[in-house]
Amino acid sequence: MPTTAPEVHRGLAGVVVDTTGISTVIPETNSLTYRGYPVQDLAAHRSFEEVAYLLWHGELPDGAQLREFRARERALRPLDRTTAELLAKLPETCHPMDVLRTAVSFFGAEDPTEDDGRPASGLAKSLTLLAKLPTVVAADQRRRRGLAPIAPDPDLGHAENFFHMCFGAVPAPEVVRCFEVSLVLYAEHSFNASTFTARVVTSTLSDLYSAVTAAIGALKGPLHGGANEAVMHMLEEIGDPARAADWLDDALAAKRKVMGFGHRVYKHGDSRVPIMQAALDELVALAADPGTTRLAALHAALREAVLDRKGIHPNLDYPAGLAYHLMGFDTPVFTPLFVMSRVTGWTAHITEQLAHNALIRPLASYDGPEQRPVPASA
Ligand SMILES: CC(=O)SCCNC(=O)CCNC(=O)[C@H](O)C(C)(C)COP(=O)(O)OP(=O)(O)OC[C@H]1O[C@@H](n2cnc3c(N)ncnc32)[C@H](O)[C@@H]1OP(=O)(O)O
Ligand SMILES: O=C([O-])CC(=O)C(=O)O
Repeated sequence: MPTTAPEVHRGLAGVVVDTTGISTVIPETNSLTYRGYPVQDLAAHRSFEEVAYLLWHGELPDGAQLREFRARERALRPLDRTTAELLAKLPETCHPMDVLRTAVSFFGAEDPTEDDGRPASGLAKSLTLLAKLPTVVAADQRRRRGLAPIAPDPDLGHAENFFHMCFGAVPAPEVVRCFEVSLVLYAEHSFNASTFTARVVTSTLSDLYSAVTAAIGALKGPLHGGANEAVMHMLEEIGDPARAADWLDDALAAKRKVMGFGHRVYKHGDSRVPIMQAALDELVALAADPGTTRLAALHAALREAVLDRKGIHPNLDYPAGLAYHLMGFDTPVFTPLFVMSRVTGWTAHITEQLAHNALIRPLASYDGPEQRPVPASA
């Protein structure tokens, strides 16, 4: 019996699958709010810890709440010996995102309350991840450089402590601030692919660590978070500002995607880019060396060329990728830096999904072979 083929929404483009009270992206006005607050105001005036609290609790913390939150985060930073030894045994050929994914999976295996879906225990687990993931990322980068890990310093704020664990020193306040701005901007972005992944896993009533492990897998891909790393590889491949336009023409002719450009939701520019670009410009001015000036010129030349040839704007990964390079991080660590921030958004969504859960299970339009008899085996 002939039936009308259902409308297919490949990639779920334009499909509204649920409500959320955590953040909203309004492409028409180029705005993004977390719990109602414009992200540019949060980036300018609030710390990443305050933004994490806002995403999880729905309101910014008062002084006492922030002091308590900070104290808890600082106490949770160290890794236990078993975790540290397990991570140190992973092959150095694996990507730092694989290390992070394994770490979260292992935290889940170690946590006896893993299957407890209560919001309070979800928040405790979320804070544990917020506190411990930077320790994992820093130790992994140092191991790959042949260096011993540096223990977290409870006297330092979240961003400062991360630099301390990576490099044994805290850089100029402008550098720390630029990093903190990137953490605030990366924290949350509605139903992006990795957050949606976390919500799909949660919708089966699976545990928080499983959802975050899956989300890390989704973020790793170069069409999503992996693009910040890919931006740096691309800039290195181009090498010279004078080559940007010709490189782009060749890349487009070969149907390559230009990393750090385009967006599923924003078609006229990513609301976060001007803030991140301004922070990046400060880093460039601070460095004031010919190598940095040249990289910044190449970055600007490619941005102009992409806009000119394709009318496509950069997304957050474009300025963030170069900023992370200038801060001294190794390129494969860029997407783990994104995870350190986005874990706040993922876990806020996990809590929200559990509060109004419906199993996420879409339909598909079948286009395989007609029903046929199974042939006798040979
Ligand atoms: C934090 C984040 O996750 S932001 C996203 C990070 N990802 C990237 O930077 C990777 C590069 N960008 C892309 O691949 C895409 O822009 C995506 C995946 C982010 C969004 O893609 P979609 O919404 O599915 O748009 P789609 O890929 O269909 O692009 C529409 C058109 O613009 C073109 N286009 C979009 N982005 C790019 C790009 N970066 N380079 C070249 N062309 C592009 C497509 O080729 C397509 O052209 P066509 O209509 O002639 O075929
Ligand atoms: O929203 C998206 O599709 C991707 C993105 O920018 C993000 O996750 O920050």
